[in-house]
Amino acid sequence: MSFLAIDVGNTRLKWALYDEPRVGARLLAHGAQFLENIEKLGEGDWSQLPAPRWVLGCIVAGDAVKRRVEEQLEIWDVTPQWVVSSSAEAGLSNGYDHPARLGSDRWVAMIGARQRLLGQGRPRPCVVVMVGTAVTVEAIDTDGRFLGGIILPGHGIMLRALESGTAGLHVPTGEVRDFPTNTSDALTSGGTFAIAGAVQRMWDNLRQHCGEEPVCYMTGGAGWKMAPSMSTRCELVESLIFDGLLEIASQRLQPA
Ligand SMILES: Nc1ncnc2c1ncn2[C@@H]1O[C@H](COP(=O)(O)OP(=O)(O)O)[C@@H](O)[C@H]1O
Ligand SMILES: CC(C)(COP(=O)(O)O)[C@@H](O)C(=O)NCCC(=O)O
Ligand SMILES: [K+]
Repeated sequence: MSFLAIDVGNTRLKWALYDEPRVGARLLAHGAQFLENIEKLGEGDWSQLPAPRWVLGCIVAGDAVKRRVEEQLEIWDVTPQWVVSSSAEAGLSNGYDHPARLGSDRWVAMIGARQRLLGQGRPRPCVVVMVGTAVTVEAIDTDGRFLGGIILPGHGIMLRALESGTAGLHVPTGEVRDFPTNTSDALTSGGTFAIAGAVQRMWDNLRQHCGEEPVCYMTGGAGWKMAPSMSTRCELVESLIFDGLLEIASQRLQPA
């Protein structure tokens, strides 16, 4: 039973087709499309695929985008299911004041992270970093309780905010430097250090809270850009959201 996993963020739709809806399934095909190009999926990338039997996704991009995605999915005889963050799922409990208001991408990535962590040995505290349009940094304790997390602007939003709020900051992308000596490097390094510093702070908070060094996983379209500049040891796992969607699918398939 083939399984299509979809992750719709504020910049891009990412998708992955698996041969089965279970952890460890074989990846048959995958891709990404900017939101402005969603209309190309049905007659483009997706037209080549075998019809999925089950479509499960997370979406934070709003209802108009959701309708456009669902329109493309009409090439197949399948109704997509969208994950809603809940108070508990797949071994994770949700400490958010209003669990359903937590971005479903954050929830699904944490489920993927928790599963990966348990697969690697004994339970430990875990920090989950997602570097997309926005950046999120989540804290999960040893027992699998999501304690809370932070949201900050991603690289692009930080730069655009500075460009629009000043007269002299319209410059090309620079390099990350310890001690930047030009405007381009100062901006690029500033954004990178803001994210790395936020992760360090959350890692410290969680270590303090749990009395043990957390594991840190990082994902998202711009994760690879951040990886060389992290001050905490962080494993880059591109597939964290898809891993989470597979885990949720596996668990939902099991008879109660
Ligand atoms: N090939 C790429 N095309 C566009 N953006 C990319 C690419 N690789 C990395 N990025 C960066 O990743 C960010 C988007 O990541 P993504 O995880 O798709 O975000 P979202 O989940 O919010 O849609 C962009 O802001 C951009 O900085
Ligand atoms: C924080 C987010 C904007 C991140 O979106 P992304 O960068 O993945 O496009 C998204 O998860 C969201 O809209 N969350 C809802 C609010 C919350 O999680 O508290
Ligand atoms: K995302």
